[in-house]
Amino acid sequence: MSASPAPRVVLLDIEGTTAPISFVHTVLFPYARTHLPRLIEERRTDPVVKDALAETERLAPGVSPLEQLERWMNEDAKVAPLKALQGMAWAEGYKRGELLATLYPDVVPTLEAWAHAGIELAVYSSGSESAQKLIYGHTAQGDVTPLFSRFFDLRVGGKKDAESYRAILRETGWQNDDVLFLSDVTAELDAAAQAGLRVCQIVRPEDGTVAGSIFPVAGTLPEAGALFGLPGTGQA
Ligand SMILES: CSCCC(=O)C(=O)COP(=O)(O)O
Ligand SMILES: [Mg+2]
Repeated sequence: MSASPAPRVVLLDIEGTTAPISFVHTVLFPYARTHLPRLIEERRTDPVVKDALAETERLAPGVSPLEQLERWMNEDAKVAPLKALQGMAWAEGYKRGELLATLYPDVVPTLEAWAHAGIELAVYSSGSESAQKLIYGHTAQGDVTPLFSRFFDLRVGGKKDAESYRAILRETGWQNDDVLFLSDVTAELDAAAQAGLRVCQIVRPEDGTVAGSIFPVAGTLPEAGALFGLPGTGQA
C-alpha cells in the first residue's frame, strides 16, 4: 500500500489487537475484581500495594481506596494504580495455574516471523508492564516475552495522548516513521499518528470492532503486515 520502506519497529496494543476483548473482560477483569480486596488486605505492606493505595487516595481524595478502585473497574478506567493492583492479582492467578493467556491464533506465528526478519517488537498497553509480561509469559505456546524488546505502560502516559508516543520515541531513539503502531482503538491511532508514527487499525470480527475511515484497517496481524511490507509466516 505504501511506497515507504517497511517499518523497523512494530509497537502493539494488547486488548483487541493481540488478545480477544472477551478474554480481558470475562476472564482477567473478573479475576482481579474477585481477588483484589483480599490481596490488598493481605499485602497491605507490599510497596506496590502501598504506592497504589496512596496514588488512589491522591487521585480521589475523600473516597475509600477500595470504593474508588471498584468505581474504576466499573468504568474500565485506565489508571495506573488500578492497573498495578490488577497486575498483582493476575500474577497470583498465573502462578496458581488459574489463568492462561488467550491470544488470537495469528499472533505468535506472525510475531515470530517478524522478529526472525529483524523487526523490533514492543508492547504499549494500559495493562502494567508486569501484566504485559505475564500475559505473554503464559500463552498456549509458552513464554513468548523474549520476542519483545520493550514494554510500555501508563507510566509513559495515556494511549490517547500524542505526547505518550513522543515520549516513547525519545526514550527509544526510534524514528517516528520507522514505527508501525497497531491498535483496535482509533483514538489511540489518532494520537500515535499525530506523533508521526505509522498506524493500522486491527479490526477483529470476533471483538465487534468498528472500522474507522481514516487509517488502514486489517483483520489480523499478517494482514496488517502485508499492508506495510512486513514478512508473512510463509503459510497461506
Ligand atoms: C496486559 S493485559 C490487560 C490489559 C488491560 O488491563 C487493559 O486495560 C487493556 O489495555 P490495552 O491498552 O491493551 O487495550
Ligand atoms: Mg486495545
